[in-house]
Amino acid sequence: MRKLNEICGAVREKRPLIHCITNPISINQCANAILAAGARPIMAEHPAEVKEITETADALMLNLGSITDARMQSMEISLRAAKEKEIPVVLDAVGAACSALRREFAARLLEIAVPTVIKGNYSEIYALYRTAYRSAGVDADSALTEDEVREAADGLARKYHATVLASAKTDIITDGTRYALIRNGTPQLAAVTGTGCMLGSLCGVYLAVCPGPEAATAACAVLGACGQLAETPKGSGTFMVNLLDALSTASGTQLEELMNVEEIK
Ligand SMILES: Nc1ncnc2c1ncn2[C@@H]1O[C@H](COP(=O)(O)OP(=O)(O)OP(=O)(O)O)[C@@H](O)[C@H]1O
Ligand SMILES: Cc1ncsc1CCO
Repeated sequence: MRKLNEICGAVREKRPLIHCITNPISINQCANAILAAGARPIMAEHPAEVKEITETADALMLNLGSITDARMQSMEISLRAAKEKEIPVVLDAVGAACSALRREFAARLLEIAVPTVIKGNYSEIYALYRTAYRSAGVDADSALTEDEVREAADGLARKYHATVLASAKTDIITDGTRYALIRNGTPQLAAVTGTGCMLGSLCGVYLAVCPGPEAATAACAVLGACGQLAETPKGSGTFMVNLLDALSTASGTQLEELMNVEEIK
């Protein structure tokens, strides 16, 4: 993979526009993560304007958290626009393991156009592949093993010819032939809401300058390393502030030194 320092520098030079259609719980965190990485967020979601906005973007991020009819309609319109203009897309399948509506909608989106990166936590990626699987809530099911999720991620990547990112303590990235296991991060990332959504937003940022596998790896390494820099005994509030500080101030070389990636062919 290209050096993380170079990828981070390419984003800061290009200042790509990232169109996000996402849930209101973490929308502010996502916009700030995109800005901190050196890109420009636009969080437009009205069905009547999203086509025009997607067409001007360098990447599109679709997040199924707290889904509504209006956002479902907008996501279909934007995905079609991105396909037409060959704009890279990341689909963050939030809640796919706990809701038939979201699983069916994700399947519909995958029929319209296959996103460059299909992302979710372990449960969400497992549910997209093993469609009979169910789990409660938006957090990952701790009973799922890394091996089970690797197999599902691999199957999904081969089925759709896409990059798949399954997040947890060890993030798994595969295009169906190569794997990257990213062992950055801190349990504090799982103790605040919306860090998975920030990860999806960062995937959008790096997709504007890199192909799927590199973009997903860069996003995991950057968020994980910044999580490590942000660790604090004070609690979740201070951690979130520290995380945004780290995302906006850590240098590419500092992140590259902290990056813990195992690449497997
Ligand atoms: N125990 C852990 N140790 C290290 N890093 C972790 C741990 N748990 C999660 N992370 C990191 O936190 C980030 C978010 O991943 P996670 O799988 O928690 O997302 P999520 O469940 O979709 O989150 P949310 O629904 O709150 O947005 C990833 O970069 C992941 O590597
Ligand atoms: C808690 C929650 N519910 C829907 S989206 C979201 C943010 C993290 O996925």
